[in-house]
Amino acid sequence: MWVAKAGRGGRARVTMKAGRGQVMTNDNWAQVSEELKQAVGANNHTTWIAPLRFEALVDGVARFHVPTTFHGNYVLQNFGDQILTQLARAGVTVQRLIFAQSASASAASRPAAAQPSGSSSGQPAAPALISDDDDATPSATLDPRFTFDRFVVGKPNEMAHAAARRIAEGGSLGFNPLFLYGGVGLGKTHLMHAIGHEMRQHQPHLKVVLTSAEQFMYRFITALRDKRMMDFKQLFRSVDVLMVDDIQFLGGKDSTQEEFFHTFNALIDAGKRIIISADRAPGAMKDVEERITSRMGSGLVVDLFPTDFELRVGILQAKADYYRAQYPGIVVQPGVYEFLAHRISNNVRVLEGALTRLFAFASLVGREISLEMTQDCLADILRASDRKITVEEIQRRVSEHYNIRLSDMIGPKRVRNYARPRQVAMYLSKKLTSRSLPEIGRRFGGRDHTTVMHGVRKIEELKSTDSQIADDLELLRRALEE
Ligand SMILES: Nc1ncnc2c1ncn2[C@@H]1O[C@H](COP(=O)(O)OP(=O)(O)OP(=O)(O)O)[C@@H](O)[C@H]1O
Repeated sequence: MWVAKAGRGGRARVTMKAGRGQVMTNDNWAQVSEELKQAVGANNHTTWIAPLRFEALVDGVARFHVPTTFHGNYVLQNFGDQILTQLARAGVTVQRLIFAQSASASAASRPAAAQPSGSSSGQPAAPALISDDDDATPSATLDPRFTFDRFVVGKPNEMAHAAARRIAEGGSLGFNPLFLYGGVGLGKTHLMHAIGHEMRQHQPHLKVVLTSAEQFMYRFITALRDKRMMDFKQLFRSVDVLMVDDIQFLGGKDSTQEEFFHTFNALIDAGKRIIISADRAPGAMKDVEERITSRMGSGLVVDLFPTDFELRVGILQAKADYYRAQYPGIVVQPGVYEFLAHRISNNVRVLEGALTRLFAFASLVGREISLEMTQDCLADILRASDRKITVEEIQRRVSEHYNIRLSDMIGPKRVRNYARPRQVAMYLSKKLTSRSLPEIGRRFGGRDHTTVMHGVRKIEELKSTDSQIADDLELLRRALEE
């Protein structure tokens, strides 16, 4: 059953228990917010951080009320990492931040098109949990932005979009499972959430579960530890539709793979639908057993290709329409979208970040978005995009520089010979790419964002005390930027 989760706590005092047994209160948040003032500067703090209202922390997801969706997007893009860092310093481990309007605020101020599908009055507009019991049920928050309406279709993604739509409509399918794969930020997660929204609206009787492979593993380990495996099996095997994001995360996690394999088979045998996403094709998955990859590839396998110029322009126009609905006065001069689509050719997330920043800036200074403003305001993003440095490239260069194997740098060993180069690579990934801390962690063998944060801070410290490290960083940076 789909149950939109009612807003919890209030404005007065909220105390929430995180998945790992931590508690965050309004007072904690007030303190963290105060510390953020130093990190982001007083002006940014007044404009962007002070209006945030902490609502809840559940299963590692911290939710904040924001005055507008735009405000939330801007904070997430520009201060998300700093907020995670300060929370971690305060001893609260948060995996994900969600900024959303509460039901009353969103109903009053949001244009109809921007309402998340399936939201009902009296419930928070976002996020909705697709489960009826937080503690026991594998659940994911549906991102209200990730609907089919807001997914722009072009040649590179038309097949993936059609397959996702087909599943969302229900009825008999000629394929099962659907395996979506493609590079970062190309819309895999967006499509899964869109399926979720559609099903919640049109087939509310179905039990639909959307989870990440990481969350699946976490639940599995917890069930093992608490001796509640029967409950775990029962939960996952009683669903009508199972969607698992980023399945490549299971690489090397043998017991979780085994459990996933059994769940998978049980659901397929029972005629239930499965949708899986990954950053690579089933056959290219590393450290995942062959019997599992071949089973995952036995339905429809669809590749999301890198965006082309036309699709990028389309996405920019669609997103700008959405921003304009919130900030009606803002004018975008001709050529801006084409310029951005030309210069930022990597993932859509970067493109979105660029546009969010442009609109925020234009609304603050009250000017039209011109080519000149675009170049000034996005200088760092444009530079990073020109260089096209990837985390993988950084890892390769750093492992060569320190003469260690790439697998050792990414792997679990903690000896200093590997740990220090790993931290250097994490530091450079943070500085030279637009990846967030959790994204970097994922590329370093699925490490937590707090580990990355620690690594980045460590190198930051050493840079000023250890001349060898400072030289290494300089050499590596120059080599990467060549
Ligand atoms: N075709 C599209 N139309 C509109 N928005 C898109 C499209 N493709 C991607 N996006 C947006 O780009 C961002 C990244 O997309 P998403 O998270 O779905 O990527 P992903 O393929 O799951 O990448 P990752 O593996 O890094 O998580 C999201 O905000 C999403 O809404």
